[in-house]
Amino acid sequence: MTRLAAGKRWSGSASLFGPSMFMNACEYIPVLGWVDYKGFEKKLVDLQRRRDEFLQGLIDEHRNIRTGNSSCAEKRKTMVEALLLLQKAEPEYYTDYIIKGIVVLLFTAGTHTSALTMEWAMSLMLNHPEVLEKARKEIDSNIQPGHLLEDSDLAKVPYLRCIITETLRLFPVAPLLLPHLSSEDCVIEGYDIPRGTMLLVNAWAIQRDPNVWEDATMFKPERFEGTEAGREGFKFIPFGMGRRACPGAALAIRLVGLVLGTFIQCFEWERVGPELIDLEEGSGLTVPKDFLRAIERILNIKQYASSIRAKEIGFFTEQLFNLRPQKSGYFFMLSPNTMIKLVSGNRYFNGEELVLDKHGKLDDK
Ligand code: HEM
Repeated sequence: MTRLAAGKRWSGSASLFGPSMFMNACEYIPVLGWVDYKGFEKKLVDLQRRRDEFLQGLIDEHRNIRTGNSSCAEKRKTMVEALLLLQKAEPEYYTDYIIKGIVVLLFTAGTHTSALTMEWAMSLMLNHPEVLEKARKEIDSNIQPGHLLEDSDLAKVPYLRCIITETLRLFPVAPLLLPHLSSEDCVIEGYDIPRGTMLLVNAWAIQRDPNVWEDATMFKPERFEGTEAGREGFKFIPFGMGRRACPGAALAIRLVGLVLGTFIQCFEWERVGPELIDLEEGSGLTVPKDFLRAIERILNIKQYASSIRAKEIGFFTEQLFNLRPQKSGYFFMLSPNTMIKLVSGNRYFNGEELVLDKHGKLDDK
């Protein structure tokens, strides 16, 4: 097992999006590839070109900010800037090409996973209003009135962390982790596993195993109270384990905590009717909720804070409902402070444009 955990990542098909996200029939019936069946390859080439343009624009924009060619007076240190500084120190390695690769990886691995986890957590809380109420009370009693929750406040709201942990236990968004490859022959549970075998770990099943969890399928954030989340041995592995475990785990927990916490702090929400939110899982490499069905019924938000506050909070909603910012080039999932402009398209904000300044505050003009 140790050898496998230390093994290489399986690289899967030659897709631009990493292993197995889309099925390409040409990989199974090569003859179809000669005629580019369904124009798959052409679409990928086009997508790659557009993505490359977008990313190059992002790098150039940040390079200009750094060299003072931009009108942006204040210089912020964003992720891209940090990479550009590395480029200065090690130009042979940190080429634009490598930087673009890192950015793609972070976008791919970091955004969808976090947004889906938030969505699952919200759905679970809507089905368990007592949990939502407890979280709200915790926030209200530990965060000063009028102070919008910040990530430095998260240590003061441990129950919120329990909610996130329990959500990740029941709905790990990468239920089979990522495929691993055995680097040597080994034996697992009496089975001979030859070198080079693809290994999938079913984290979903482990995390719902009634032999290791009490009330395994029930949503009970309390089970993690007083425990150090993540120190559950090999029975809680939503971020994988070993040296190929998710490097973004700590960031994800903070990000999800900040968004959920702010949502709870600023809004009252409840189900539209007595019917529970459908927790049916969709399909994919990451597990989405069956989104379109769920969104119809998901929220009846009553505005809790002031309207300005509600607008500020709009960009979180934006994330939750998977709508994209119009302005390219900001690591909107990494920090609200780097958010400049968003167009809200969700039905609670009637499509009005939200313009946030560099501190994430609403720009009223
Ligand atoms: C709730 C959010 C997230 C979940 C559940 C999650 C889960 C995972 C899992 C299960 C793996 C594979 C681990 C394995 O196979 O052993 C992984 C890999 C990875 N994750 Fe995350 N992740 C999340 C957020 C993030 C974020 C925010 C980032 C970065 C911004 C990130 C970056 C990565 C990267 C780069 C890898 C590949 C690591 C490697 O191959 O060595 N993830 N993640």
